[in-house]
Amino acid sequence: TLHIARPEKGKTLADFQNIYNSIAEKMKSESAYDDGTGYGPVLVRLSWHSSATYDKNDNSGGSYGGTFRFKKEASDVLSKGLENATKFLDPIHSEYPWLSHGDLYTLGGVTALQELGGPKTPWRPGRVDTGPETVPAHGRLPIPEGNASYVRNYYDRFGFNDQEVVALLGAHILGKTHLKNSGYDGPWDDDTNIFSNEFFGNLLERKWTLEKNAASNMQYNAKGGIMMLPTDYALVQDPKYLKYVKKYADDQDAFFSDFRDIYVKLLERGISFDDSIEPLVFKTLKEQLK
Ligand code: HEM
Ligand SMILES: Nc1cccc2nccn12
Repeated sequence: TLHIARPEKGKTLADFQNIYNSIAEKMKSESAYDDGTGYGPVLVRLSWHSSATYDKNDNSGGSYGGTFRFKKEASDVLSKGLENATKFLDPIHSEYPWLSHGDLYTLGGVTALQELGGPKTPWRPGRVDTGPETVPAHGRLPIPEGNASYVRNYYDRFGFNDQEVVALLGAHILGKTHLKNSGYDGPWDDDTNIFSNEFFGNLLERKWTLEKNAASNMQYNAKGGIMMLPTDYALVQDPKYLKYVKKYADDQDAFFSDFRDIYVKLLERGISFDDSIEPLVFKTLKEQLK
């Protein structure tokens, strides 16, 4: 499968900054969502799921075709909860119908990441919607029960190495798990909408106990109401992953720049962009206050 980027005709940084601002303003006005967590985390998760169907073996899946708009893809039980993110973005698409869904879902994640204090993340437009026949079959999303070799093998399909996998999973500092969505529960602390390297400090510094949760799934719990999925905890069980967990726990700047790089790589995986077109870097709302 070939995915050639075709940027929306005649649109400039200013046009995309307008969309960024619409999403960011809507995040601000609907900050009560999910008991005050806000929409940022679920928007980041949607950008990940819309890219997580990628397969390097035939270059299929990934963010290009915006196929998460189809029920066939969005109905994957492992995507439960993301209907909140697509419903949040529907009016944004109505306001800017010229923006492809692939660009909408990835721009939503970049906007959320920056508005939650994450790194400045370059973004390129040009994903082109493809039809329902291009929706990959279910089975390409990761399961939370996996161990380290499961995680390593899963991301091999993207061609991501150990360092990239650990950096990418640092996104789990954001938001929370919901029993009604995934059958996992927590964290229950309150600063789950500020992007930081704390996911790694939590993994290393807390005392973790493997417990059965209310949905009879096994998860790692620590005092103070934080939790880890089995796939999260795998990062400290495997010595090769553990090396990078320590690096990022010690160095927030290194985490921010490595997360930015692998997040961009994820959102653009499988797409051929014209390298003469400069990636766009958006201002945050705060940076635009007069
Ligand atoms: C081994 C790979 C991964 C697994 C098994 C996994 C699994 C999960 C699960 C079970 C949840 C809870 C969903 C819910 O109950 O609402 C979740 C939430 C989340 N995931 Fe992941 N995830 C993975 C990788 C990623 C990646 C690569 C990103 C982003 C770069 C990401 C971003 C998020 C975010 C931001 C949330 C919070 C969503 C919210 O608060 O509504 N995850 N993930
Ligand atoms: N916030 C959050 C979301 C998903 C997974 C996860 N593990 C630890 C924290 N966490």
